[in-house]
Amino acid sequence: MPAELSPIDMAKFVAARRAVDFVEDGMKLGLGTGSTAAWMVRCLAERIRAEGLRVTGVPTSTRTAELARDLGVPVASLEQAGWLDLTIDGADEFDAELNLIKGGGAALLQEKIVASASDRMVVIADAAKEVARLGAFPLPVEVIPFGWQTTQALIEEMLAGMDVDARAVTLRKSGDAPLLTDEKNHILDLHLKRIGNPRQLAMMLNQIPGVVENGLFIDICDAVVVGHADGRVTVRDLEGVQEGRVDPGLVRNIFADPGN
Ligand SMILES: O=C[C@H](O)[C@H](O)[C@H](O)COP(=O)(O)O
Repeated sequence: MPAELSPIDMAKFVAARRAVDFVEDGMKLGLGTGSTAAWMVRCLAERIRAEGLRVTGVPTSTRTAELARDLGVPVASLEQAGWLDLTIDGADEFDAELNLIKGGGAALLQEKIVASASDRMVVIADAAKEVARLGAFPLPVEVIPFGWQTTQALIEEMLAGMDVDARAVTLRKSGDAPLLTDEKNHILDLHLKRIGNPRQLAMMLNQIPGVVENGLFIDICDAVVVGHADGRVTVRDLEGVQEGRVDPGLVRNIFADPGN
């Protein structure tokens, strides 16, 4: 186990540990991507080890698939699993209506497909991800490489008529080359500062030729679990907020197995 977790990692662990309580024996689960989702995979592996929990996980990226396999979480493709009971994933931003920006780790396409194929999507996050208005985090849009410059120009033209505070669009790079997603597409990041109407923007983006998917998750998330470094945890859904606590010391169990 690392000597001491940073407060942000502890908050992510606390959120992940609480969300994994929603998992029941026999469930088919969507496994999200990113640093917070990685905590969820670790917590899930620990429950599998400690309780003999039986689950099938559908990873939303090659990174998550690798981590799950390494930790002994059984994985299947979405095609093999079919409909899922629950997806647990991170987010870059969430608002009071539980709408999200996702894709900071370039996994938005698979994440949206998997979340949409689930009875329930639960987001895990630290408190810094909560915003009054979506848009401070650059909005990722996955585009096919063919003619991506034209797709970018069409997005810029569309943004001219939208209620946003900024309109810069940049191609995400990995080193000097355009980043390639798991599906071998590129990511355009939309620097909007504030999105006035996320629902409308999500629909408009997906009408542009060359756009595969955008990182706005509208009406997909059912609950957000927010963790704090001191162990406090809040579970928020559209009905209300539930306060709780996770013992931060439980993080030791995660690292009890040398495999972790
Ligand atoms: O593409 C990546 C995903 O949408 C992540 O879930 C999101 O970027 C949050 O990642 P993290 O938990 O590392 O902040």
